[in-house]
Amino acid sequence: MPTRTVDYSLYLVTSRALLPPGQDYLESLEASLQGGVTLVQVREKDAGTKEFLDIARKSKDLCARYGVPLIVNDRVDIALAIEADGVHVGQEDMPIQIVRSILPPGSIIGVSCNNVEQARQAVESGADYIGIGAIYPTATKELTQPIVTVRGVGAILSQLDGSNVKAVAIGGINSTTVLRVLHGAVSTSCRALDGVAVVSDIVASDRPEEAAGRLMQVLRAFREGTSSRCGLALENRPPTDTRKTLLIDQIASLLETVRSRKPLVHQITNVVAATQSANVTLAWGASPIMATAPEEMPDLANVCDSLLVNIGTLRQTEGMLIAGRRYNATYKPVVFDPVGVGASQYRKGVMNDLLNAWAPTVIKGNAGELAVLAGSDEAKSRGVDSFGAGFKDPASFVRSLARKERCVIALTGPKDYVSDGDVVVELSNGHPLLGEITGSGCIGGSSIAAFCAAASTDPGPVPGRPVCGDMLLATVAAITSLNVAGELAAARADVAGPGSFLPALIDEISLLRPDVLKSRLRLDFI
Ligand SMILES: Cc1ncc(COP(=O)(O)OP(=O)(O)O)c(N)n1
Ligand SMILES: Cc1ncsc1CCOP(=O)(O)O
Repeated sequence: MPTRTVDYSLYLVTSRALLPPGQDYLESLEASLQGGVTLVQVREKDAGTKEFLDIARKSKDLCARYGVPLIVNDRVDIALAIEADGVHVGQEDMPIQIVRSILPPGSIIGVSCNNVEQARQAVESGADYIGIGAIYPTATKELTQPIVTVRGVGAILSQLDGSNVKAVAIGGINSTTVLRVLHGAVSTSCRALDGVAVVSDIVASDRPEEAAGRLMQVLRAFREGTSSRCGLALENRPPTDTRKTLLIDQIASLLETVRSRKPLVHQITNVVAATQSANVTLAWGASPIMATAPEEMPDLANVCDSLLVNIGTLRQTEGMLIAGRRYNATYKPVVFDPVGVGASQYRKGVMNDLLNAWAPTVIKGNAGELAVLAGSDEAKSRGVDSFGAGFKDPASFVRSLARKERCVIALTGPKDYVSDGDVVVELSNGHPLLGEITGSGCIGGSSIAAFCAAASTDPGPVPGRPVCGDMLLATVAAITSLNVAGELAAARADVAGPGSFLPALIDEISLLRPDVLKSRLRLDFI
């Protein structure tokens, strides 16, 4: 075990083949070190032994001047010859125990891992760190193993629980993807990455110092973000008895904020519910724009305040993929409604593709839909509806799914459950007529997107979170306000059934007063 502390934050893996024309290797390496690289690996796939030795020695001397450890890729002999700080091996290279027996005590030994079993073995064989990858496709290396994806990292990290083995992610990481990787790659026990390993984003840059600096800024902001109030978790929560009163006040106040901020809510939704979703959005005081063309996503992400992606009548998914990425890039809330995801393998595949491409802020679904997302058979779907008794312990279900997906989860049903992975709020308002109109879940998604937009706050110059603001509160406020409006609509003398209920619901949403909302709210912290 190394006695020193190694900073894995920004791990540069070199590649002379990727240097821009005219760029000198050592100058590029020095600029990267000045940009904040904290660990370096010399990786020379095409160099002969003599050349590799020369490059490794010069790299080691340079890194030593910056107090940064140097690791050698694959070649234990070269590491020994230059007194490197360690070696990185792949699954087909020399086994870790043998590397350890050859290198001096305290050497850093890392191994590439593509799956849970390889991580388990890495821990067993005494690795100091694992390189998890490839996270995304990359042109830097011909990949022989499946792409891990951001959502695949958590299970691998879970293997490190109880050990001191560190973890970095590698493959396709750059200043655009790094926040998604850091935020999404966390185990359910909250084990996060210790850093990211990067080749082309730094090495192929004309300005490696700036490239490294940009990555380092996001890494720092992410670490600060996890301990600030900006983000998922409601920190500094007051004691339980006063929390409920505070939450009710905050819900009523957010209803007014939606009306005063008038957020622009971009909705990619299904053809069945599109009109009523747009009308409900207007009734809350927000503005809807229903747009699906991939070509207009960049423009819309710049001007809109939040995005809803609803897969109810899937036709083409390119716009959904681009939109989510753009809204992530502009730090705006993305609400995902996996309508009827249990109906076909195609929908399930699309859901996975979308969630691997971007970070949802909130995922809302009925028991059948969320069971598919969680890989649980506790609840079943029939078309877009859920059937059966649902989850035995819905509160624990939403809490653990929110931890796994790293976002707010809203489970809708006779009672609704909302969690950010920490707090769970049970919502008991509503009326059976809401279940008798088509698209009541879809208008719930539109409402959440409007309230999230109103609750989102300025992420600052270097955001460490995909979205800032209290998204748990926004989700609770949207669902429970809609349910209260449903109760008020159902009680009207002019409502005779589902047909007259829908227009009455839209009226009651637009008329809902904060004091009435407060007086009717039925919710509890679980
Ligand atoms: C930090 C880190 N992680 C993974 C790798 C990949 O190593 P390997 O699987 O041995 O493939 P090559 O680098 O040898 O092509 C790495 N080098 N560094
Ligand atoms: C060496 C390696 N191992 C897995 S992916 C990869 C290359 C990563 O390169 P880049 O950071 O340019 O995507």
